[in-house]
Amino acid sequence: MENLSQLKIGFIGAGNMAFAISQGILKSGDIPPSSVIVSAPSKNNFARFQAMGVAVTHSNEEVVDFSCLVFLAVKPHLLPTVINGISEHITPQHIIVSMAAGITLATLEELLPGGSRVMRLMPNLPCMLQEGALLLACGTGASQEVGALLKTLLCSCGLVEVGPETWIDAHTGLSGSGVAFVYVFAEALADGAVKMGMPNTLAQRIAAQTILGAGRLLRDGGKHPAQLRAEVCTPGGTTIHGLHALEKGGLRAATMGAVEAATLRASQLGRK
Ligand SMILES: NC(=O)C1=CN([C@@H]2O[C@H](COP(=O)(O)OP(=O)(O)OC[C@H]3O[C@@H](n4cnc5c(N)ncnc54)[C@H](O)[C@@H]3O)[C@@H](O)[C@H]2O)C=CC1
Ligand SMILES: O=C(O)[C@@H]1CCC=N1
Repeated sequence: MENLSQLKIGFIGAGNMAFAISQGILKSGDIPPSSVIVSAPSKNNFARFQAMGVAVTHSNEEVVDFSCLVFLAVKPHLLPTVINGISEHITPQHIIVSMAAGITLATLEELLPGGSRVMRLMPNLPCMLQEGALLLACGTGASQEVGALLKTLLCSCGLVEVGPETWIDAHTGLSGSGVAFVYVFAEALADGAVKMGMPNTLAQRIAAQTILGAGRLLRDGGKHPAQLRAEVCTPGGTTIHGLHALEKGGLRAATMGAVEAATLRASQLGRK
């Protein structure tokens, strides 16, 4: 099995997610930048990879030839064309990891050479700060050992869970897309303070810190969110009045609906 420190890693697609994961991996210090390569048709996105010391190329085949572990980091609709272009270069030694929303392991296995070691990954943007939430699912050709290797590598990007593929679309709604839902909440939180007279930049900074602090306490404090919420609510106080306004606005239903809609869209993207 591949040794982490000697692993050669390639990204096909040089966009936001390839950048976030490569940053997370390189920050761990386990992988030198010289072991990483990234490809894209245009050089528009190359500068931030080059700044990390990562090699760049316009050739997807070159990425496959260089790497043992290949992340497919293009938009879902481009996957068939991209895989078609690299298929002849894929060997049984390669580990292919798709992060494309919706695209199933069955589709990937159909597109790739028979017996390929393939996995699905659903990451999110905070991988770049090593605070991502990632879910991995193994294809039929990927052994538990391969799953364990990937998990070890990706731990530098944040929380990594390995689970059945049936969870991936829900994880996409919860966390891949969920990051954007939190940003909308952050904007709205700050806008509320702006409405009440606070300068915008200060309100944005305080909203960000409020979400970070609440998130860390929730993740690390070992308490259920309902318990933490109760600890903030003084009877007859400010918080319960604010919460009443949130409930009247349907925040919970809207949030559940957002996760549901994103999950359903992911499974729709996966339908052929
Ligand atoms: N952005 C996010 O927060 C998340 C994205 N994803 C998934 O990650 C994948 C990539 O998404 P983003 O990074 O956001 O997209 P992006 O648009 O930022 O990056 C896509 C990259 O692919 C490149 N590309 C286009 N055609 C190509 C080709 N034929 N060969 C090689 N590269 C090509 C583009 O030049 C660009 O660099 C998608 O499948 C998406 O579903 C998953 C989780 C979160
Ligand atoms: O919006 C999308 O389709 C991608 C997948 C999860 C986050 N961004």
